Amino acid sequence: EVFTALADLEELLQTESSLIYTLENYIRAEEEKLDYLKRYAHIYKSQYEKAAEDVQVYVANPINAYTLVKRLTADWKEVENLITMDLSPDYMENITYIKENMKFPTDEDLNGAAVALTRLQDTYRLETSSLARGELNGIKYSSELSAADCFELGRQSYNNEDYYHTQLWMREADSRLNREANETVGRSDILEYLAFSTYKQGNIRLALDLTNKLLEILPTHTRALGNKVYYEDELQKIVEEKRKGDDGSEAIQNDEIKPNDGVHGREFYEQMCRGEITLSDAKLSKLKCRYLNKNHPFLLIAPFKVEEAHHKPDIFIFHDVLADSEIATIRRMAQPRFRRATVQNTDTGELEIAQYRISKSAWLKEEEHKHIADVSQRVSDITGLTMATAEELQVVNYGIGGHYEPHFDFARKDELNAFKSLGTGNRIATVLFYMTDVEQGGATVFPSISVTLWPKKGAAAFWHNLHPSGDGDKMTRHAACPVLTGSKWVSNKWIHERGQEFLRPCTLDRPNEDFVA
Ligand SMILES: O=C(O)CCC(=O)C(=O)O
Ligand SMILES: [Fe+2]
Repeated sequence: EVFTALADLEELLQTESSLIYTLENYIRAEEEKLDYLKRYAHIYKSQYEKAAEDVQVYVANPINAYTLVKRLTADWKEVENLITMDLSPDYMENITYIKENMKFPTDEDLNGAAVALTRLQDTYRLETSSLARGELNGIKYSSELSAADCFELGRQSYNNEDYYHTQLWMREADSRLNREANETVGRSDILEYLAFSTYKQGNIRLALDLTNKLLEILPTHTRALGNKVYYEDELQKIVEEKRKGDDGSEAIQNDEIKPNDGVHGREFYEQMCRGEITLSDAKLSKLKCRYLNKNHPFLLIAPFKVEEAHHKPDIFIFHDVLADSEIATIRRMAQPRFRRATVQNTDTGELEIAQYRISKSAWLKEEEHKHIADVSQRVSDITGLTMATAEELQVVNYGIGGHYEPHFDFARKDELNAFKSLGTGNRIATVLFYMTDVEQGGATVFPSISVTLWPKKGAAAFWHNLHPSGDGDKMTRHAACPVLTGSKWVSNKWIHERGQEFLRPCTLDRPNEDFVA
């Protein structure tokens, strides 16, 4: 699939350019063919008109007699040849070649891109109408969506049984249609989806009104007729039950049931992504910004500018740790190897793709390029930890709405097989490199401690995932918020326990676990 990484989407533009070229050539060929036919039609017509002035005189002329016969034999064969000449196979062959040899999105991509858009809509509280105007947070980025574009978003949501977004986008399609001179979609189609999703959202009365509207346009629409009867029956039942005094069965008259509501911490997480939650002033005032020097507990070679983002658990931001040339190398090497990022199924231990982690990633080895080795050495210098047991560098690119929902980087006790094959213990620490600035969205957030990190090209975040005892630090639960605009590239260097024994002596102190992760 291509929608999961922005890098792949860029290639789609090359595909589009080839398709445009083929399409224009095809149109030109068809136009040439039509021009020939028009010329024939013109000759036929002018000769016929001349003959019609006086039919007897015309046919009495031997030359006319000859040309008439010729026109209807040899010439007409040409016309028939032209009419039946099918130009499409050649061009279809070209199109098939492009589809097979260039990057081409699938129906799943369309669905993924639509879901991503609705995710952004929820997370960043974007108005459907302003999105349709091509605006993101009040900034106009792209051209407007047509009624048909909105309709397709609604249809994709419908296919995912997401009736909340179906309603939002079908309503938008309907209001856009009112303003379209050349209608891009049929109102009856919109009304049918809108009525059914409204019913699914619990508003039977409105669903009935919409169905009646649809029947005004298409009085014999079979499904609408059936639904009308059904909705009327349902409403009747409600009236009767009310009369019986049983008001407990009142239908939900709420057409704005938002998905995900009630899921633990979802709202808070989204608030963090929007940048609405910040550390308290008291906590902020304790954090420092300074240069790492020889007195710092971290082993040190270069004086990196370090910022404390949180204290207990400690989260540090190192600025300007990656050079632009290193970032370029990492991106260039990773791009051709990108695969959809996977997550470990906690029950089976198998790696699988998931809606909650949408990005593309690749792994780079130190021995593949000096820059990769340099980066690894730098991580060791900054953190004072050994890289001997660290994982390879994981490079990640997020596409439209790409994200990674709240998670821990360490393996929990109940997780089957996690890191077992590595034989290096758990992920003691994470270094997260930011390889791009992100225009809007795409923060790394730690909901349990109200920390939001905004991507800054060349910077790296560092934290320990484990307490000195080896237990996971639940406060380090974090997420990559959906990217709203821009391209987000990051790299992860996960450092493991094995080999750190003398570098970070463990203690048996148990952490204070009196909070909910
Ligand atoms: O991209 C980010 O901001 C965080 C990524 C992350 O948490 C991960 O890959 O484990
Ligand atoms: Fe993570």
